[in-house]
Amino acid sequence: MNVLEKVDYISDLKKLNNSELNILSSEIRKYLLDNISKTGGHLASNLGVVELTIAIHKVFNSPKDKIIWDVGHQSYIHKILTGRKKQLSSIRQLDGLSGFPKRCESSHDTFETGHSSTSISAALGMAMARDIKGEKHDIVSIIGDGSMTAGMAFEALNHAGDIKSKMIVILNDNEMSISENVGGLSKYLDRIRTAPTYGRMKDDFENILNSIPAIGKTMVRTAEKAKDSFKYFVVPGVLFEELGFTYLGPIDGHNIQSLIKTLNRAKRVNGPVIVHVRTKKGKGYKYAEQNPDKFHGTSAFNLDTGKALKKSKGIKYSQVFGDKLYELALKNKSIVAITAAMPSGTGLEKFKEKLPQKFIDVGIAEQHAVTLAAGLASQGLKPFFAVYSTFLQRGYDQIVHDVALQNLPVVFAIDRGGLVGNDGETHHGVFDFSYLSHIPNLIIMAPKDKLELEKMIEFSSEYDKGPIALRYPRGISVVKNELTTNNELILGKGETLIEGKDIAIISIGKMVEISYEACIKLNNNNINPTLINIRFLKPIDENLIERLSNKYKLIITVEDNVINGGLGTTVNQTLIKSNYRGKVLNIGLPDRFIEHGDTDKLFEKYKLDSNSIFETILNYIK
Ligand SMILES: Cc1ncc(C[n+]2csc(CCOP(=O)(O)OP(=O)(O)O)c2C)c(N)n1
Ligand SMILES: CC(=O)[C@@H](O)[C@H](O)COP(=O)(O)O
Ligand SMILES: [Mg+2]
Repeated sequence: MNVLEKVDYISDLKKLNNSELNILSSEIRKYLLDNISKTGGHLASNLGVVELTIAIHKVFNSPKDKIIWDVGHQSYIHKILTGRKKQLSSIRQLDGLSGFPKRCESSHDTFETGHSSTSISAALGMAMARDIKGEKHDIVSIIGDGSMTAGMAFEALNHAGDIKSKMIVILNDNEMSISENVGGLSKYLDRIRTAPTYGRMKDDFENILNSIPAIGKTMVRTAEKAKDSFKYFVVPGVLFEELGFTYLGPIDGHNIQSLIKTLNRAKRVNGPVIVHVRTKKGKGYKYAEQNPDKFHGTSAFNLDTGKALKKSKGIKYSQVFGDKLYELALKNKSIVAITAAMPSGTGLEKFKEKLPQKFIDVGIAEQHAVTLAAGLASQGLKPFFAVYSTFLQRGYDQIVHDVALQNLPVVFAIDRGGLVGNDGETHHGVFDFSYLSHIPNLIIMAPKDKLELEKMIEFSSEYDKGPIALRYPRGISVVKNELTTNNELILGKGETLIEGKDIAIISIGKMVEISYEACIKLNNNNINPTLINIRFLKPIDENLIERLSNKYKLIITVEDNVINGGLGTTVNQTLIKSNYRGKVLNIGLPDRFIEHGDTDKLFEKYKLDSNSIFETILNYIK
């Protein structure tokens, strides 16, 4: 680590010569691998942008020049080069570095990301602000080919090409989203990659014409006049050019010297520029190059074998969902599965492989996916849009306007509901109950375990009267025999799991099992709780809640959503309607963004583990 040892800040990097920069890139790769194999994190994307990040910091002067990382999962090298090298071992851990750019971490993190395709809009905003204020600096956004497929990116390109403010968009094209990239743009980039260059084609063309005796020269002149149509066939990046960008590339994103040269050229262009850079996801680590999807976001692994250090016992909710939907789709021909670029994360790999004609990957385009589902449902199909809770936030208006208003039977299979752990603020699914619970026509349910998830998927596949939101958490489903019941799943009905005489606890989803553990502790302290698995947030079981309100002087709600607008708020409103005079305690997440860290640690910190719930209730009663 001879060179990396000397590099703590970009000022150190600026002093290095070409051969030292090349050594630095190898050393950074090794440093990344040593650290991320222990902590886990977004390895493959970072391995792919080592040279690009070095070149960006060599050419531009951050933080005066503004650098924006789209998604931000590939910003680890940027962190290493901007004074956070030694903290890399803490990345994504509670109180450690975030896995995404964070303004509170460094002045070099100019814009926070986590969700994709925001960087061009942000860059244009910054460029316009700079121009209005009469300042002089560069604005650079780095966006992947996957992220470029989203509507927001297109909206921003459309605007930026028109405004003509000076800004640089680096398109990092590794031919991959998390899985294989999809869509027309991806095919277009592929054509650019494989096309001969405009300059060479043009020369060849002119040489052929010139060689034709007598009329050749006239034909060259005619061709010159028709150059625009000629350009359409052969110029790389014409799509971007036509939108108003200067297109540079495609260039080898692992060649630091050519990157530096092209970025310097981009710097001199007075207007919006797109620099098309080709990289290899997972570059330099055999297992990540071979399997970029698996190493996109990885847990800790053995460097020599590429195998995960911890084998998870049990089955993940996502897998339960994917398997069950596949099983149902074999019988119910109207079922269609939709993903927005997350086939593996949502457990749909098997469905994709075995029923490709019923599987739709729209790319990173959640808004489009929701309205597409509405279109499918309007024609009698049964679409299941499997989507992470946090990314469905993108499709809010489409849920209201295109699905719920027309009462179309779309199922939102909302994965990663609740706290997701190490990704942090941008990824926790803690707002879904709140952003959905006020939408008319929408049914909202959450299973206590995988068995109930299967029942709910079956219920959803048969229900044709309107839309359903089915929310489940990240990770493994714990099934407790004591909680396994034969209670039929009836729309809007909860189930009583424990009948006690002192207090009532109403819980939902994953929190049912945790609340059950708290109940055992309460019982050991001579407090006999009733435990309700409410199952449906909407329609809420008003009869059951009224019955509880007549019997108990204390009613407690437990959820892994923010209390505002979630189960707590919904139960409180129901209790007000039934004139409840007793006390209510809402346990859930506070009105603030929750940071990153291991899920268990976050549950403890935010007092949602069974011990904390027990103590909170005990203290309240005392
Ligand atoms: C709105 C949104 N949807 C989905 C995701 C999940 N996601 C994170 S990275 C990624 C792939 C991005 O591909 P690309 O931009 O090409 O970057 P690469 O990982 O290839 O470097 C996806 C789908 C997200 N972060 N934001
Ligand atoms: C950066 C991003 O948005 C995804 O890579 C996300 O981190 C995946 O999360 P899971 O690990 O829960 O699939
Ligand atoms: Mg990519």
